[in-house]
Amino acid sequence: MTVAVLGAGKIGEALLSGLLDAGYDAGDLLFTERHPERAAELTERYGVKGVEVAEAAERADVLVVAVKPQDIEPLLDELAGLIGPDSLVVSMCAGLPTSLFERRLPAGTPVIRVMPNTPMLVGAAMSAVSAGKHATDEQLQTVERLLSSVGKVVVLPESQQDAVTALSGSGPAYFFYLVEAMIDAGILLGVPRAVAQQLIVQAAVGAGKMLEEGGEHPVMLRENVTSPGGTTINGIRELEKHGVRAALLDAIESARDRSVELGKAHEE
Ligand SMILES: NC(=O)C1=CN([C@@H]2O[C@H](COP(=O)(O)OP(=O)(O)OC[C@H]3O[C@@H](n4cnc5c(N)ncnc54)[C@H](O)[C@@H]3O)[C@@H](O)[C@H]2O)C=CC1
Ligand SMILES: O=C(O)[C@@H]1CCC=N1
Repeated sequence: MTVAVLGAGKIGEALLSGLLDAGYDAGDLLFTERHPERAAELTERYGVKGVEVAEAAERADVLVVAVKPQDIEPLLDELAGLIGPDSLVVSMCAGLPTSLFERRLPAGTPVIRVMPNTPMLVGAAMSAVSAGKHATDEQLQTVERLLSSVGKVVVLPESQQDAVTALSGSGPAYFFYLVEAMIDAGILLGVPRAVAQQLIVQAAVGAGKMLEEGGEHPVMLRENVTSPGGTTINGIRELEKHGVRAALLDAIESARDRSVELGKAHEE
């Protein structure tokens, strides 16, 4: 199966790199990229061929659209004249509904919407997959299999994709932000930056592993760290005082709203 990534930026590269790490042959992967320097850099780094959209449309079984939602229109115009009935289109674009692709591409084109995240780069993606109206179960399974090689996959109704985009799509950014702020706290307390970074990154990795492997609820895990009369509860009191929980609820709701807005920008 040949997979072509259309738009090889951060998420496109994460997919190519993740698939190569998972054992895909570079010869079965293609990409298109409008910036030639970027294309050359990727070919040098991964040995994957950069091609024109026409070649990608002709050769690939799966076309993965990974351009910014704001850049989708010219790509759809180009693709509309190129793709055949056997092409499966997978969109990773935040906010864009499958109906947009179905309306603009040849009648009956199968489209699958996916929201991945950048941990795909290290084989630890969370991808949520929704089938458009012409995609078959077999095509959905093909995409599930492809994405399982670079992380975890859930199949969800498309109505939940905007929420998923805010939760797991943007989620890594919020964790990185917390890590960044906690490293700053180390600096405030006079700990050398490199040491603070090591301490916090390993605390994050350890917490992530416990969340994933231990099967215990996050509340229980947090309570286990929070000794009566101990240090952690003082910190928790400050987080509560500053409304960090409400801030996260607002942040994720606002990211969801932006995903809805990105989709609306392309309504007819
Ligand atoms: N960055 C992230 O964490 C995630 C991004 N996404 C989605 O993935 C898509 C891409 O996001 P990023 O990779 O972050 O953006 P990016 O800007 O890093 O990558 C997009 C790439 O597409 C290229 N491009 C644009 N139009 C093109 C065209 N017509 N032909 C060929 N190349 C073209 C650009 O030059 C750029 O390299 C977006 O729709 C975004 O919503 C989804 C999940 C997570
Ligand atoms: O910020 C964005 O628009 C993309 C979608 C999810 C993560 N990054």
